[in-house]
Amino acid sequence: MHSIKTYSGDFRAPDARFAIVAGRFNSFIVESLIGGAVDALTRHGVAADQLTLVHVPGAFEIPLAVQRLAASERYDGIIAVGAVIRGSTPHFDYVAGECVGGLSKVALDQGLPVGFGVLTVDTIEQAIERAGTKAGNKGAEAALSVLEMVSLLRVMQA
Ligand SMILES: Nc1c(NC[C@H](O)[C@H](O)[C@H](O)CO)[nH]c(=O)[nH]c1=O
Ligand SMILES: CC(=O)[C@@H](O)COP(=O)(O)O
Repeated sequence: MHSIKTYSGDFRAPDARFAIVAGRFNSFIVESLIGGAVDALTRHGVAADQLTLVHVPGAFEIPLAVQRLAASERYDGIIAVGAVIRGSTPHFDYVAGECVGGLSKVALDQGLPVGFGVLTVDTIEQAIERAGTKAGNKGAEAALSVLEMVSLLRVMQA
C-alpha cells in the first residue's frame, strides 16, 4: 500500500474572520442567502464577532467590495451572495459574467478563499428554490466551502 501525502480541510477554522458581501438587488432572495451563510458558519462555531456583513447595490459591485476587503488582510475568507435573475435582454449575461469573473480574479490574485453564493437563475421560482427551500441554500453552501478552504489552506501551509 502506497502512503500518499494528503491535504484536506474540515469545517473548523478557529479565530478565522469572515466577511459576507451581499448585493441588495432582489433583496428578498438575498436576505435568505445571508441568513443561510450566517447560520452555516455559526453552526460550525463561528462567533458573531468573527463576522462582517457588507452590502453593495448589486452583483456587479460585489467583486470590488470583495477586493477591498481582501486587500485589507483582515479576513481569512469572504462569501459573496446575490441574486441575478434573467430578464428579457442580454443584461443578465453581463452582470453575472462580470460578477463571477471578478470574484475568481480576486480569489486568485489575493490567494483568499472566496465563496460564490450568487444565484444566476432564469426565474424567481428558481431563485426561491435555491434560497432556503427545495434546492437548498446557496449562501450556506458558499459559506461552508469557504470554511473548508480556510481550513485547507491552514493545513497546507503548516
Ligand atoms: N439585474 C440585476 C442586477 N443589476 C444591477 C447591477 O448589479 C448593478 O448594481 C447596476 O448595473 C449598477 O452598476 N444586480 C443583481 O444583483 N441582480 C440582478 O438581477
Ligand atoms: C439580470 C438582469 O440584468 C435583469 O434583471 C435585467 O432585466 P432586463 O434584461 O429585462 O432589463
